[in-house]
Amino acid sequence: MDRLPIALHLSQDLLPLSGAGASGQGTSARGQQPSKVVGTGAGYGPPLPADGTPLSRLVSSVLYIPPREPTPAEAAQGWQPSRGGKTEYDLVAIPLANGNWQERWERMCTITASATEADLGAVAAGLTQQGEDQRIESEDWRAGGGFLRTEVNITRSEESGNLITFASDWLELDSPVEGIRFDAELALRQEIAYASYLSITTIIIPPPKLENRDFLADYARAINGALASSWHINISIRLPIAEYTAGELAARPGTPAFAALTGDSDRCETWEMWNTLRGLCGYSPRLTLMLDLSNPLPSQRSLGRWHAEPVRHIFLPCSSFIPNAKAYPVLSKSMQAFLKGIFRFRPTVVLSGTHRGLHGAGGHLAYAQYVRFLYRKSHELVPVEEYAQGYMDHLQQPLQPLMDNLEGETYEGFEKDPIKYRQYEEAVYRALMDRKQDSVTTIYVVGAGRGPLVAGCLRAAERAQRRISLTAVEKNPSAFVILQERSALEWGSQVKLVYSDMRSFNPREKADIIVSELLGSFGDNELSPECLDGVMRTLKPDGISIPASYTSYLAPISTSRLHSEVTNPAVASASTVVDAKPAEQPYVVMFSQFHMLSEAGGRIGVDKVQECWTFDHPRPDVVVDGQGLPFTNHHNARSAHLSFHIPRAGVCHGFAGYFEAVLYADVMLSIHPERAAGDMLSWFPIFFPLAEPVYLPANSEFDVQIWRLTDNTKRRVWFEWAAQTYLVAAPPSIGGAGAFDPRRASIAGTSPPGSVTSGTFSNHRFSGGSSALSPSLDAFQSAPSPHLGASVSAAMGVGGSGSGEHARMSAIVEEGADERDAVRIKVSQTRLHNPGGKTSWIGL
Ligand SMILES: C[S@@+](CC[C@H](N)C(=O)[O-])C[C@H]1O[C@@H](n2cnc3c(N)ncnc32)[C@H](O)[C@@H]1O
Repeated sequence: MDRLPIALHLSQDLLPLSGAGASGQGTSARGQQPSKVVGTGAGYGPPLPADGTPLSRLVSSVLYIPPREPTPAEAAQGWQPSRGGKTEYDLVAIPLANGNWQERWERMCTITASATEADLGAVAAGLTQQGEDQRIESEDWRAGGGFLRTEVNITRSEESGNLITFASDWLELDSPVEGIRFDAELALRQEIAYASYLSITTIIIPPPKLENRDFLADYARAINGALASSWHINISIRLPIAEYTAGELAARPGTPAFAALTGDSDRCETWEMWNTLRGLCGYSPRLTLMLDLSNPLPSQRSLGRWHAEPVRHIFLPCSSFIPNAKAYPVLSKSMQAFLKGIFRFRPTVVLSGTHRGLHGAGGHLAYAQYVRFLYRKSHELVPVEEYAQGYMDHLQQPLQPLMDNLEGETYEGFEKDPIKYRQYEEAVYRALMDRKQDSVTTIYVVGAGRGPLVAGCLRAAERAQRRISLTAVEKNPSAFVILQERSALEWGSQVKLVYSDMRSFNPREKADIIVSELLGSFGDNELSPECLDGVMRTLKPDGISIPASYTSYLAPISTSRLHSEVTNPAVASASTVVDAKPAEQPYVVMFSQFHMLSEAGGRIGVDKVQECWTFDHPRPDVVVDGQGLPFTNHHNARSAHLSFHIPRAGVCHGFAGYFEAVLYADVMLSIHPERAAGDMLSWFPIFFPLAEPVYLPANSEFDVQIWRLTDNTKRRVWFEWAAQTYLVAAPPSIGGAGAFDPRRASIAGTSPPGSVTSGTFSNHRFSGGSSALSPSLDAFQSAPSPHLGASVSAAMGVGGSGSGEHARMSAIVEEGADERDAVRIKVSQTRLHNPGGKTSWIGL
């Protein structure tokens, strides 16, 4: 387990006086005396005191315990010298610049912004010399001025190694005053340039203000410019996890009165600001979050969305701790649960105010010790998490075991799965038990790989006390060598080996049971349907296939990390970019930093994770030729039209796909997130990304279409996907609408799904046509998200393709008029991804 990085926040009053760096002037707030300057350092830069600068000495005193000789009294008791070592802290967090800088900036910049017109007129007319001097000073600075040495807390890069630095917290990039905004941006650029010069890698920036949200775009533009001004610096926005009104805070957090006032409301205002900001900054991977936990946590339900965000730092003031029975500082249950989730991403925790003595016991180190204790507790991983540690949020190309021959390492990975082979053995055992005791059962294991399912069949037969005739078929020549090895050393004549593609395997005898494992993360995406179609002619008419069926599932998710990975070219250096991974192909990925946006229920009572389609084997209805092979592959095309209930505002970056397989009777394999056994290692979920993130307002409905398509001539299978967002509102008073049938409501912008494939194969939550009402938003009665408080149109435009104007917004309205009366107003849609399988396909 890696050590959780913990930083101690030191406010300005705890820092050495500015300008004390190397000249020996001033004393530190902790009373350290300036050092004597010796030599000239390494010959570069200004001379360096032998025992470091006041700042570096202060940092050292926070991070290290010096070695110590025992006092005479201790020595008399036999104490050994202590060797010293690390403290609980790994880093120190300080402001980059100090009050002198703020004073000068205010003198230079706020004069022009806040002066009355008369003042400015007087200055312009040269009536006051002082005003004129200030104007010249400001213009000089705007032309490219920098810091004075007395304005910064850090003066040399030797000091910056263990530091997290805060940009000035008075920078108002979203000020309603235009002049202040522009000058604050110049100041920010100056701070970033200086931090960059000092080789500081991350700078923490004060957040936009809720009351200035009309200027959020100005703030975002300034941040985007700051990111572009340095190619390596990371910007972390210090964002409060929730904002409360003065009235709410007056009711005192933690009291029933406070709970009654705040209730279960979704405090998503600060997240909404973040979502706008990072959207306008193009999901830069260098833009991250410092979540400030100074305010009380909102309800558990609104916290999940932060798990999908790039939270790199947590700001945790001591005032957020509560005393336990022995007066030690601890955190509330809800805070513990939240941190436990966030600790998976190993953020740096910045503790603040530890010297204030807010808690009676434990001293100033008790806070860090407690955080470390929580981190250790949160790291008790289940086996699948342990195994997946190195793969978390790592995008992988899905395997193509039909077109490619798998590597030995890949087989080894499969074979570590503690659940899969146990389930297969159980399925074969149960199938054998259902057969006559004196019969000999012919079993073909097709796609045998290195033989774990063959071994499972042998064990099952022994357990069931049934005789079997077992054949293993494999087309990978290297895996076939291992099968021969196992046959020679373990199985002997019990197992016949056939080196063949199962689609051209021609045994003399037909099988009672065909066992295969050709399943992908989405069930059919490794072409199990096509392979099994090709081998079913070798199964007796009453024979069985293990698996008997498999079903694919989908859910919309938020995962800004994967979105930036898919859409942002990784910057290798200032002049080199690495190719972005396209957003038009599915990936296999163990999701870690993600959040599922859908919930069960809603207006039409849908599932959180929804079923797309199922494949059954064997399938008697397939039209086959003289050799028993299907004429075409069209019977394996599928389409699903799903409608998800989105209770809380969020931003969708794509879909998580899962599968569930019935092996035999009730013996299952499942990676369905609500039903999986949890320890299966063979399959991570699949991810269908969206090229553009889609903003989903609270209480919206998100319709998703996904297709599995096939093309006989090119012998390929591929997936296409698209989605639309709808607001749901009470019906207009015009009345007269017919009874609402979700299956009759139209999916705006897409052709009726029935025309894509036969209805028997499709899962259509909304299919068929219905008449559209007039495109008006009059029916829309409640603001779907708090952010809409400012302006409905602005929020709708964020992150999605909603139009900017409330009244004139082009919207497609669907009607309904039963007990779930509603009209659906379409507010955005994605493009069709991977049309014609142009970017990604699976070869037959
Ligand atoms: C996912 S692996 C499973 C291997 C093994 N059964 C196991 O469970 O560990 C699928 C195996 O099927 C083989 N395979 C895929 N398509 C095949 C085909 N058309 N004919 C024969 N073998 C095939 C692959 O080479 C691979 O060894």
